[in-house]
Amino acid sequence: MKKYCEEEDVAHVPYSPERYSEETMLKKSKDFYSLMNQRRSVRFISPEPVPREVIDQVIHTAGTGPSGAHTEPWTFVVVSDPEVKHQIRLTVEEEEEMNYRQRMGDKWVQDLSKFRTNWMKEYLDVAPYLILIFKQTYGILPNSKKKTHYYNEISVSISCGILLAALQVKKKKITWPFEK
Ligand SMILES: NC(=O)C1=CN([C@@H]2O[C@H](COP(=O)(O)OP(=O)(O)OC[C@H]3O[C@@H](n4cnc5c(N)ncnc54)[C@H](OP(=O)(O)O)[C@@H]3O)[C@@H](O)[C@H]2O)C=CC1
Ligand SMILES: N[C@@H](Cc1ccc(O)c(Br)c1)C(=O)O
Repeated sequence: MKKYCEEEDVAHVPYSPERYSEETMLKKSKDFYSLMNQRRSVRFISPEPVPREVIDQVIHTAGTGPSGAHTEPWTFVVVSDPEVKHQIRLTVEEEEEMNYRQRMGDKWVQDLSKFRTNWMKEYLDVAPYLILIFKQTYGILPNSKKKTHYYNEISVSISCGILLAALQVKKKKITWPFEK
């Protein structure tokens, strides 16, 4: 019986990570903390254009994340078309209104009141790009059978964290929160 192995002809590349002195490690870890500590969750987004290459590059970085059995169970979709962004906003707002009014419950809504969040997401029209992140709960093998994506939820979550870190290269705010 033929077995499917997507990487059977891939050459072995020896792993040779760069090593740093203790002094360099400390400096690099402080610099990285300083960069990450500037991150904020905001709901006011600049319409200023961002080079598309930068968006592609941060997504490449997100794709370096670890995943169950290296299945890479994520799909990143970049949207810039104003009409598509607007349709996404309408869909998200419809769902979020139901969340706030029915699904979340009084305590959750009360807990969020100090953040003054609500279901209105006008920044989804304003941001030059939306990055939609999809979790692939399974893949499809060349023989059309299902391929198991182990730990797909946590793998995608880790990848989102790396995406957020990579987005810190920006000059102006790009957007978190991701909308559920
Ligand atoms: N749409 C959704 O479903 C969801 C949305 N969210 C959003 O994400 C938010 C939480 O994300 P998070 O990134 O933690 O929030 P913040 O942007 O508030 O915090 C990020 C960092 O900024 C620091 N910080 C925040 N405000 C100040 C300030 N005024 N001065 C100095 N430092 C500050 C915090 O410091 P410190 O740690 O010291 O407080 C923290 O390290 C929620 O409030 C919500 O709006 C989260 C989950 C789901
Ligand atoms: N997803 C909604 C509700 C929400 C908002 C902020 C939060 O920290 C949490 Br937890 C939930 C929204 O984005 O408005």
